[in-house]
Amino acid sequence: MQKCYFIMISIFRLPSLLTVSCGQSVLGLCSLVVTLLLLLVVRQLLKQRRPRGFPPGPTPFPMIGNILSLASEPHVFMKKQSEIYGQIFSLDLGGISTVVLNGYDAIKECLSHQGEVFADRPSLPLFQKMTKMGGLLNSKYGRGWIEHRKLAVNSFRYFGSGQKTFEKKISEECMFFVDAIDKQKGRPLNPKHLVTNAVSNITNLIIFGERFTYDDRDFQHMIEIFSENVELAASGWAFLYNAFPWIEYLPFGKHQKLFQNAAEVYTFLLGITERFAHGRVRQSPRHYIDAYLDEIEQSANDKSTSYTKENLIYSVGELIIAGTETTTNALRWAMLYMALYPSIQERVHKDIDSVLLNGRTPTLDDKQRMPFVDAVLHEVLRFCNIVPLGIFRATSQDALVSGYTIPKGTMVITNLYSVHFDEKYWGDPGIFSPERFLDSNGNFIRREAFLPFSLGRRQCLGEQLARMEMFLFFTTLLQRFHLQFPQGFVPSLTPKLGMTLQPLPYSICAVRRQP
Ligand code: HEM
Repeated sequence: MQKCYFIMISIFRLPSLLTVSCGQSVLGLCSLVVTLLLLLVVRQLLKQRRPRGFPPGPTPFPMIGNILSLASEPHVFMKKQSEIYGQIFSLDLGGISTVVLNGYDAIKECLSHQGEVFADRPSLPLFQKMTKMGGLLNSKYGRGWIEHRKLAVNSFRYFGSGQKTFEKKISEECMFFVDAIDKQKGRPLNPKHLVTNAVSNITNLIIFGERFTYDDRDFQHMIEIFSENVELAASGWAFLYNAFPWIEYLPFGKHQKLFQNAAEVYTFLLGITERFAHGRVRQSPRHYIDAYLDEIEQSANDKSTSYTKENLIYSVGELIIAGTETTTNALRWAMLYMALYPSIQERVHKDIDSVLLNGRTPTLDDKQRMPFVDAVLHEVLRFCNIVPLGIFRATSQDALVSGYTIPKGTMVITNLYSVHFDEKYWGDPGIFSPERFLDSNGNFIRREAFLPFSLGRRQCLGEQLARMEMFLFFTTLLQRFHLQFPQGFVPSLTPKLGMTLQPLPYSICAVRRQP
C-alpha cells in the first residue's frame, strides 16, 4: 500500500515538476500523457497482486508477469513448477491471475468433484474477439453453452457416431484415404494433408451431410489457416494480446495474422453454411446446420436464446477444428511411432492379421479382439499429449481447493501432460511403451490417470467419434501398408507447439504389404 501511495503522489506532483522546463501547452500535453501512462502502470501493478488465499507461484516480472516463461514447452515448465510450489500453483499472465492444476489427483479433484465450479471459460480478450464468448467451445458456462452442447451431442448421435450406418461411412472414407496413399506407390510422402482431409471429412458428414474431395482447394485452405490459428492462439503474441488488448492497434505482431485468418475463415464458413442450407425442409434435418436452423426458428420469440446465425458459424468452425486438428495429430504421431519402432509395428500387423482374415475390412467390433492395437493408440494419446494444457477453463463461482481460495472468474489451466507423466501413476512415463495398457495375459486394461479428452462438464464431446476414427483409420492403413522412413531420414520427435502438439513435418514411405 505504501508503495502505491508513493507512486500516486509522484503522479500528481509530476506536472508541476515539468512546468519548469517546457512551454505551457506542450507541457500540459506531456504531463497528461505521462500521467495516463503512470496510471496504466499502477493499474497493471495492482492487477498483478495475488488475491488473498491464492495458491503460491513463481515471482512474476512487473507488467508481463510470467508470460516469458511460457515461450517454449509451457506444459513442461508448469510440471517443473509444480514440483516446487505443489500440484496447484499460480501464474500471473500479465495481470491475469491464473491457477495451474497439475497431476491426476488435483485435476480430478477440481474437474470431477467440483465439476460445476470449474466449468466456465475465461473471458479473455482473444476469445471475446474470436467468438464473443458464444458458440460452443469458448462459450461461457450457462444457457448458451447448455443449448449448444445439447444440440451438438444430439446431432452427433443422430447424424454420426450414434448410428451403425455411420461406421460404414467412416470405413468408406478410410478406403479413399488408403487409395490416395497407394497412389504414392511407396514413395516418400508427408501424410499431413491426406490425414487432415480424411479426418475432417468425418466431421463434415455430421455438419454438412457431405464429404469434400481431397482436391477441394478452398476447403483445404480454410482448414490450413484455421489450424495455423490453433498454433498462433498459444503464441506469446496471443498471451500479450490478452494482457494488453490495445496492441490490437499495432501494425505488426502475430496476433494480426490470427485476426486476419479468423475473418477469412468466418467468411468461408458463412458461404458454405448458406450453401448447405439450400433445399432444407423444416423439422426434417439432414445435418447439424439444418438442425441448428430449426432451433433458430423455434426460438424466434425468445429474446434470450443463444441460437443465432453468428453462433451457428462459430459453433460450426469450432466443431470442424476441434474434430480435425486433434484426431489428425494423433494419427500423424501414431504413423511416426510405427516407423520409428518397427518391432511395435510388427506386433500391430500380427494383431490385425490374426483378426482380419482374408483382407476383410475392420469394424469397431474388432477392437476388443485387437488389444495390442488398442494399447498402441492409447499410448500415443498418453505419450504425445495432443492437447497438453486442455482448453483454458475458469471458475464459475468462488472455489475452495486444498485450502486455497480461488475467486470466481479466475482462469484455470489443466496441465493434462502432467497427468500422463505423473510418476505416482506411471512407471517410466518418458518411455513409449504400449505394454503399460496390457495385463500379463495381453488383455487391454484401462488406466485411471489417462485424460487426453479431459474430465468433467466441459470434457471433449467428440471422444467417442475420435476413438472410432483412430481405430478404423489406423487398422485400415496398417492392414495394407508397412510404414518406414525414407533411407537416411531422421525424424524429429520434438513437437510443434500450439494449443495442440503436432509432429514437425516428416516423410514416410507406405509400402504395400503382401496379401
Ligand atoms: C484425439 C482426438 C481428440 C482429443 C485428444 C480431444 C481433446 C479435447 C480436450 C482436452 C478438450 C478440452 C476439454 C476441457 O475443457 O477440459 C476438448 C474439448 C472439445 N472437443 Fe475434443 N478432442 C478430440 C477430438 C474431438 C472431436 C473428434 C470433436 C468433434 C468433432 C471434438 C470436439 C470438442 C469440443 C466441441 C470441445 C469443447 C467442449 C465444451 O466446451 O463443452 N473433439 N477436446
